[in-house]
Amino acid sequence: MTVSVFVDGAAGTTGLEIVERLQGRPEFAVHMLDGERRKDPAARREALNEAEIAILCLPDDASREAVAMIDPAAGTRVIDASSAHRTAPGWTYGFPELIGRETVAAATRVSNPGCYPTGFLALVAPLVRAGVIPADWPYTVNAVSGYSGGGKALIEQFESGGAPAFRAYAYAMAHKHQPEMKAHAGLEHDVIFAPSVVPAYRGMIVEVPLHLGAMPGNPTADVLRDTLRRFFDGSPVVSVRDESGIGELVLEENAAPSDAMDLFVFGNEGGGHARLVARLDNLGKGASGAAVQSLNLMCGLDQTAGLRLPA
Ligand SMILES: NC(=O)C1=CN([C@@H]2O[C@H](COP(=O)(O)OP(=O)(O)OC[C@H]3O[C@@H](n4cnc5c(N)ncnc54)[C@H](OP(=O)(O)O)[C@@H]3O)[C@@H](O)[C@H]2O)C=CC1
Ligand SMILES: CC(=O)N[C@@H](CCC(=O)OP(=O)(O)O)C(=O)O
Repeated sequence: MTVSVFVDGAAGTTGLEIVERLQGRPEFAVHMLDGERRKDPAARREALNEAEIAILCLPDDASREAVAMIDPAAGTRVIDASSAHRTAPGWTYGFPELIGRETVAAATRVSNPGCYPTGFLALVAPLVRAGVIPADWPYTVNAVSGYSGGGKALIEQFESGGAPAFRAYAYAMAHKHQPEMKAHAGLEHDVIFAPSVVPAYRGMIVEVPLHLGAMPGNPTADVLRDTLRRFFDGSPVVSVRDESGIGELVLEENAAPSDAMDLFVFGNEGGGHARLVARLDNLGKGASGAAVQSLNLMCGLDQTAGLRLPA
């Protein structure tokens, strides 16, 4: 079986890393458009309708345009890396650990989760589902990302000599990732999201601080950690790490690509406070790795094929 895959936006940051992960895999015939044809609507329409699976690595508007170009009769299935369809009806959220591998496998329209929401949802959604922490709590998310998270434009800014040592942003408190965090964690309130970016190419740390002592039932950090361990038990991609002896987490300036995600639950001495932390690669489980994981499932393959996971 060879599945024809068209990567629209293959020259971009996410697209390039998807193509890298598919190289040398005989299960796929990967198609891309070069040069002028990359943005030629007629060429894209033809490629989108000829492919069995189209992976969209485009800005939101171009993704919507691409989906509209697909004739339903063509039967092309779609994986969209953009934020255009993450809470849209008829789309499956491509987070197999949360949504179910079978659901992703059967889907025709899959939206990749956002990079920051991948960390937030892995930490919070299982705990809310288990009733360990409340759905009506006012959650906050503090996060730091490598600059490849902003695609070619931010890479150019950071690599042209004008990079700040640290940049906090999204002070309008209307970041595009907020709706999917609320929706897919099943929360009653919008989260307060405080992202930042540093001069490391890739990687991110996403943190949810919790006043456990103020929550109903006073859950403990140990209960939270055990609940996450049970939820992700057996996952080849997401691991709940032992936090003991870890005094700091760092983003390496030149980290190697990784499609894994590590979760930590830190608790203070007297109980009452916890810091839930996810460490992932924005271009791995946060984007390209997640797209390839969904693609594998949609093709009935081992979900980890082609992924960059620790041995
Ligand atoms: N970077 C990341 O870590 C993550 C990115 N994403 C999402 O993935 C998507 C792609 O992001 P990213 O790869 O970072 O962005 P880039 O800007 O690096 O790449 C986008 C690519 O799309 C091309 N493009 C733009 N408009 C069109 C069009 N109309 N037709 C065809 N090609 C077009 C661009 O062309 P050109 O080369 O000429 O600019 C570019 O090559 C975005 O929606 C982003 O939000 C999601 C999670 C993480
Ligand atoms: C560092 C940086 O700028 N990050 C981007 C998020 C990454 C991205 O492109 O977002 P999606 O996951 O939604 O596609 C931002 O905050 O807008």
